[in-house]
Amino acid sequence: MGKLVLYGVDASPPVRAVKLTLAALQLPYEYTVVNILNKEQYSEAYLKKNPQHTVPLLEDGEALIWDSHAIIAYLVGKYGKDDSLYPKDLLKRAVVDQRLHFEGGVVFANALRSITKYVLFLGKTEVPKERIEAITEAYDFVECFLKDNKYIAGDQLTIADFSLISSISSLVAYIPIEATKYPKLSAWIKRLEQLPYYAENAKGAGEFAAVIKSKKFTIVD
Ligand SMILES: N[C@@H](CCC(=O)N[C@@H](CS)C(=O)NCC(=O)O)C(=O)O
Repeated sequence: MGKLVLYGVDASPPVRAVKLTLAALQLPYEYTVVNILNKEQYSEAYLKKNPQHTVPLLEDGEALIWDSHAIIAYLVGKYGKDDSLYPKDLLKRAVVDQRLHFEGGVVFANALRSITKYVLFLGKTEVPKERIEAITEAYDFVECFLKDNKYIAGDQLTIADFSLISSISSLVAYIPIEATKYPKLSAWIKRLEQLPYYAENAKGAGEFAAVIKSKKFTIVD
């Protein structure tokens, strides 16, 4: 096994999805902080490794892999003792893949990143209402996915849970999740909070929330 190096920062949801996967697989790794608030992802050395300048980035010996979804699927395939976190059964895998794409496109890109770009990176004090609606729409979908399921892709824990909890636990900095409105979603969050290695996600989500709460903004039509 080559040395695993994870590049990232704890406030970043996709970095935390990778950390949860590494912890679930009990894999040792080195963690190199790339502070995107200080634009460290644009250093020449980092751009050489990841021209898309995103975190997380995983180095496995000579190999460089980015995008959390690609990384977590790779880690289970390469180092998992079994396939339970990312089933080889094609139909089960298709459900996990759907949830992973949903996280990347709908929850992270459409809900979390677009509002965070306004508030944090563009320093706007007025956020259009549709940015908030994108968050509640994401919650509605997740509630629906959990209708008959204990975990996000069925009756067992998978990497889709790690991916989605990383961004959902960050979205609550904008819109808290009410147990009465979202009973399944609330129970799922509580279930994941019981994981023995969950604390690191909680810590990073707390750091994300602290940065967002330090910004003043109002919602406008
Ligand atoms: N879909 C990607 C998203 C990665 C991403 O956008 N990460 C953000 C931090 S949460 C980032 O690196 N932003 C800095 C940049 O794009 O320059 C993944 O899951 O890894």
